[in-house]
Amino acid sequence: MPGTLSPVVFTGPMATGKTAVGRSFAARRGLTFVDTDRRITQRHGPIPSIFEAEGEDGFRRLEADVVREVLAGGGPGVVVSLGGGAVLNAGTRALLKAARVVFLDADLATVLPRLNAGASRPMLAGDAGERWATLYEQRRPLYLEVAECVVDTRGRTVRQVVDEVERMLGLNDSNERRTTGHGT
Ligand SMILES: Nc1ncnc2c1ncn2[C@@H]1O[C@H](COP(=O)(O)OP(=O)(O)O)[C@@H](O)[C@H]1O
Ligand SMILES: O=C(O)C1=C[C@@H](OP(=O)(O)O)[C@@H](O)[C@H](O)C1
Ligand SMILES: [Mg+2]
Repeated sequence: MPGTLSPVVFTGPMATGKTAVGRSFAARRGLTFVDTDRRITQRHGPIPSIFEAEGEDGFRRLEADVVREVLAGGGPGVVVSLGGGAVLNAGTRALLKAARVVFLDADLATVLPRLNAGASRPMLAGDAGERWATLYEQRRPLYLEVAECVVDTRGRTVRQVVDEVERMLGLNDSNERRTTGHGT
């Protein structure tokens, strides 16, 4: 079971805020932030181009490699935001057992305004809302399988989600003061 010093990893469906919340959580806590999609893009080019050239399977292979690399080199000082489909890979799910995984949950009404055009997310090609809902149903069991906790992001700002993540992981300030003995 992962301890409090394990890397923190954000998973969940597209546009629930994994990238935004991960970045904000890491900044607040002075930790290193890695977004696996960004790492893939830096190395292999835009995600839509990867899908065009190599298909979803090709993208998933690159994604699994990057996730493995980030988690292996990670340690306690790293915060990782995954792409929404990373949990499809069984090897990735196994590796996530050593991390503190947070499932950022939302519903279609919340994310719909954020699914603009869908061009940057090939998995949402066609009717983006319908696709999102279908993928949500398919993947929800996998998010639940890997997650230590589920944070409902509906009606919350990014800052409020980060507050809730800290609370759920037992990382809020009052807890730190208690455990480190520096409280007043
Ligand atoms: N809780 C939130 N409230 C309002 N906007 C949000 C929230 N979380 C994320 N966003 C915005 O929604 C968009 C998608 O967020 P992003 O972090 O890229 O999601 P993901 O990485 O899960 O696909 C971004 O423009 C982001 O700023
Ligand atoms: O759910 C998916 O299959 C995907 C989610 C995207 O990341 P976000 O969840 O950060 O949008 C990105 O990895 C790619 O477009 C595929
Ligand atoms: Mg993201």
